[in-house]
Amino acid sequence: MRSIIIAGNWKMHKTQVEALDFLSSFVHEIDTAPGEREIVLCVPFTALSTLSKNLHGSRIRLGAQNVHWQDNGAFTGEISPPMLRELGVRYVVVGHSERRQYFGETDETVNLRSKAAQAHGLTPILCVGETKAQRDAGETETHILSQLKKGLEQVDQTNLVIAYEPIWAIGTGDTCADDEANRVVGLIRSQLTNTDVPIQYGGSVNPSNIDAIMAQPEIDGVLVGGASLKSDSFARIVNYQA
Ligand SMILES: O=C(CO)COP(=O)(O)O
Repeated sequence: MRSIIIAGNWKMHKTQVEALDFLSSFVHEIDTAPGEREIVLCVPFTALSTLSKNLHGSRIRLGAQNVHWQDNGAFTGEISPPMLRELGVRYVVVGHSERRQYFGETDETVNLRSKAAQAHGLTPILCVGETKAQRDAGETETHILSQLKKGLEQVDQTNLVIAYEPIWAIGTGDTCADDEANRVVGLIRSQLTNTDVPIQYGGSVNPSNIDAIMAQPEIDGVLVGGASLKSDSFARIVNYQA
C-alpha cells in the first residue's frame, strides 16, 4: 500500500513570525483532510524549532530542505542529521534542482546525504527531474535513470520518498501534462526494488490542478513550492478531491 504525501517546500521564505502566522490558520484549514494523507512542511532551518514547539500533537510533519552526511565537523553552513532529529524533523528534501543548480549538488553528494538521513531515522525526499533542454533533446528518460542509479546506490527503499520535478515546470506556471507526469513517475517506479516507495510530482502544483494530478494512478503526492506559502492555498491542495 503506497502512502500519500503532500509536502510544501517553502524554500527561502518565511521568518519565524511568518511561519507561526501560517500555522495558526493552516492547522484549522486541514481539520477535515482524510487521515491517510501525510502532510509535511519543509521549511527553512530557522523556522524548524519554532514550528516544532507549536505543532502540539498536530498531524503536520516537519521537513528540512537539506542535510549534510557527517554528524558534525568543519562544514561551515551545513546542518547535520542529529541536529534535525533533535528538532523533531521527519523528512528532508535532498537533491532539489535548485541545490544542484546553484550550490553544486551532485548525484554523489545527494546519495551521501540520503544515506546519512536514513541512518538517523529521517526520510529523504529525493528529487529528480530534467531541464527543458534535456526534454527537448529527448533525454528525459536517460537523465532521470542516471540520477536514480547514482542517487539510490545503497539507499534503503523502505524509508524513502522520490519527487519527480521537471525543472522547466518549477515556478513557471507551466505544469507537466498530467499523463506525462504519470508516465515518468511510472518509469521511476519501474527502476525501484520496492515499488511501494511514494513518488510525488512537483512543478507549478496549485489549487486548480491538484485534483487532476492526484487522479493519476502512479502519482502518490506532490511537492509544492509557491502554492504552499499561503495557508488557504496549501490547505486546498491538502484537501484535494479524490
Ligand atoms: O520546486 C518545487 C517544490 O520543491 C516546485 O515549486 P513550484 O510549486 O513553485 O513550481
